[in-house]
Amino acid sequence: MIKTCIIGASGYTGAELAALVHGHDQFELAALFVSANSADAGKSLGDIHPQFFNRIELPLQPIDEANLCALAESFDLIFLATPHEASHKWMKQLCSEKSANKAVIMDLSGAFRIKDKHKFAEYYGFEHHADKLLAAAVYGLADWHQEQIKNADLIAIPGCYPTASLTALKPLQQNALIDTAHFPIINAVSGVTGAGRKAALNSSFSEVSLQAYSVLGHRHQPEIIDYLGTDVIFTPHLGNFKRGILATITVKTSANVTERQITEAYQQAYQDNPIVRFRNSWPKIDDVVGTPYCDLFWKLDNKTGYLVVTSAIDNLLKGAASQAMQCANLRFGFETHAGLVN
Ligand SMILES: NC(=O)C1=CN([C@@H]2O[C@H](COP(=O)(O)OP(=O)(O)OC[C@H]3O[C@@H](n4cnc5c(N)ncnc54)[C@H](OP(=O)(O)O)[C@@H]3O)[C@@H](O)[C@H]2O)C=CC1
Ligand SMILES: CC(=O)N[C@@H](CCC(=O)OP(=O)(O)O)C(=O)O
Repeated sequence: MIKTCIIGASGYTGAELAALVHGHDQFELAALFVSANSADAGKSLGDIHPQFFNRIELPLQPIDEANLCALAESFDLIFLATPHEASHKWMKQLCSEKSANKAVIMDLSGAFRIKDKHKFAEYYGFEHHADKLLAAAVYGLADWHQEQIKNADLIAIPGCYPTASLTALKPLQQNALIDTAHFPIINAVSGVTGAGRKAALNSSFSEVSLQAYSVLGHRHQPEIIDYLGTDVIFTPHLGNFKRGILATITVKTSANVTERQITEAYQQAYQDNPIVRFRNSWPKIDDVVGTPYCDLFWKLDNKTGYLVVTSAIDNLLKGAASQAMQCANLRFGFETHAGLVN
């Protein structure tokens, strides 16, 4: 059994991870942690997230920030479901070269995704101080970077919007089907859990109404561009529902691209992949919420050469926890979808 712990386990993605690890027959859910001064320290996961009441009764332990090296030596696998700043601050100790048997780290935050330190500071609002680890981190886009993930000790799990967007766009980019003179336009709507569990005015019940935000400045735009290899315009929206992301993407295709070429590009990318589903109608968020799937559907306008692709995921699962589990499966030699789909 792979001895596993979760740091940030009281949060939305941490709790989803706890459920996935608990239900996996190759991973042992050995400990759950929150920050040193957390108001939730000492409670059980079921107290905070009652859907786990009487199912996962492990206590939420306050992390010992001074002794993270020892923590990394006690586990085979550590999931960090923590804010970017906390992951960034703790990573050097967790990955210390002094540690003998180091845990593999899966970081759900954005702290180790963008390789360019200047771009990182511009979009995250703080300087990156872990050059070596930033260079070594592998981007955990599980359906694409399988070989790198299998050999990595630090895996940066992609953001939720990049997961939905890259899953839809990469097969087109890889097959030179995008007319890059026209940037793909990504309009995506997320449920409110995307903003995390902490109370904030702009994500409170009476305030949320469908609205664009961080227009032309969201940190996921450079993340998508870096891992797609072409520019995009990305506009996120907050919707008044709990979970799920629907990304509607408009792409100008290269000259004379046919419907058949597009279908073949998607089939070649995902034909043996049970996580990415080709739909025969436009997916709804409700179709994927609570599942690890990414649902795709597309239509080409032969007159103009514009293609519209829709990609739907659960932001907490395929956009975070279940993609992290796919990476853990790959890293420890199991089928990528083990414990996720039968
Ligand atoms: N929500 C989503 O859809 C997605 C989130 N992510 C990323 O995953 C990470 C976790 O997200 P999510 O579960 O939504 O976040 P939550 O806000 O719901 O949970 C954050 C967790 O981190 C703990 N924590 C530890 N250290 C700190 C700290 N210094 N400040 C605040 N909290 C801390 C919190 O508990 P406590 O403060 O009590 O210790 C809590 O358990 C984030 O980096 C997020 O950007 C990625 C993809 C999708
Ligand atoms: C609705 C909402 O607020 N969503 C979050 C994205 C969540 C995510 O993917 O997280 P990372 O921060 O790990 O990239 C946002 O726009 O900041």
